[in-house]
Amino acid sequence: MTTSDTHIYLASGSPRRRELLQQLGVAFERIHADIDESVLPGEEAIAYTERLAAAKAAAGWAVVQSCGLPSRPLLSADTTVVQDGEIFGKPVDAADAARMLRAFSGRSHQVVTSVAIRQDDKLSVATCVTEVSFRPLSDADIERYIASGEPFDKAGAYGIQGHAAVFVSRIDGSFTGVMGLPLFETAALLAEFGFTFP
Ligand SMILES: Cc1cn([C@H]2C[C@H](O)[C@@H](COP(=O)(O)OP(=O)(O)OP(=O)(O)O)O2)c(=O)[nH]c1=O
Repeated sequence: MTTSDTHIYLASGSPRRRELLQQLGVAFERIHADIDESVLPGEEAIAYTERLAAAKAAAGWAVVQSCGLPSRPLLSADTTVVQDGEIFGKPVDAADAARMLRAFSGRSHQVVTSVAIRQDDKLSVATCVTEVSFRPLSDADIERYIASGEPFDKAGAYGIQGHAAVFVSRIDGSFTGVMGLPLFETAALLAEFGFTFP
C-alpha cells in the first residue's frame, strides 16, 4: 500500500494538524468527535495527552462504526504545555493568555504531543516531548501578541508557527510536535498500519 492509493480518517478540528498531514502526502476524511478534555486530579502531562489522544480516537472510531464507514486507520492527537509540573491548556481569555506567556518569559517549558491511530481493535500511541525556550518578554510584547488574536485556540497561548516564532530562542525536539502533529512519530505509527513514506 502507498500513501497515494488510500486515505485515513482524521478525528481533529485543528487546521495545523490538517496542514501537517498534507505535508506527509496522506489523504484524509474528517470525522467529528468531541470528548471531555478535563485533566484528572494529579494527572501528569504525558499521561494526560496519551489518554486524550486515545479518547479522541475511540470517540472517532465510534462515529466510523455508527455511520457504517469502511475500516481505515483513524488518527487523532493532543497537545499540551507543561512547566514545573503545571499543565497549560488553551487560554480561556486574554488575562489567562497573559498569565501563561509571563510564565514562559525568559525560561523553558515542554510541549507534549501524543498521536493515536486506531483501526478496529488496534490502537497505537506515540508521544513526543519538546523543550522550548523563550526570550524574556516585556509587558508590551505580551499585550501586542495577545491583540493579534493568535493565542486563543492554542495550548500554552502561542503558536510557534506564527508571530510567536520571535519569542523562541531555542527548541530541542520536534517543531511539528510543537505545532500539534509530530511528523516523525506520525509516519512511524502510520507505517505500522501499512503506509510507506515518502
Ligand atoms: C504550543 C503550540 C500549540 N499549538 C496548537 C496545536 C493544537 O491544535 C492546539 C492544542 O489543542 P489540542 O486540544 O491538542 O487540539 P485542538 O483542540 O486544536 O484540535 P483537536 O482536538 O480537534 O485535534 O494548540 C500550535 O498550533 N502551536 C504551538 O506552538
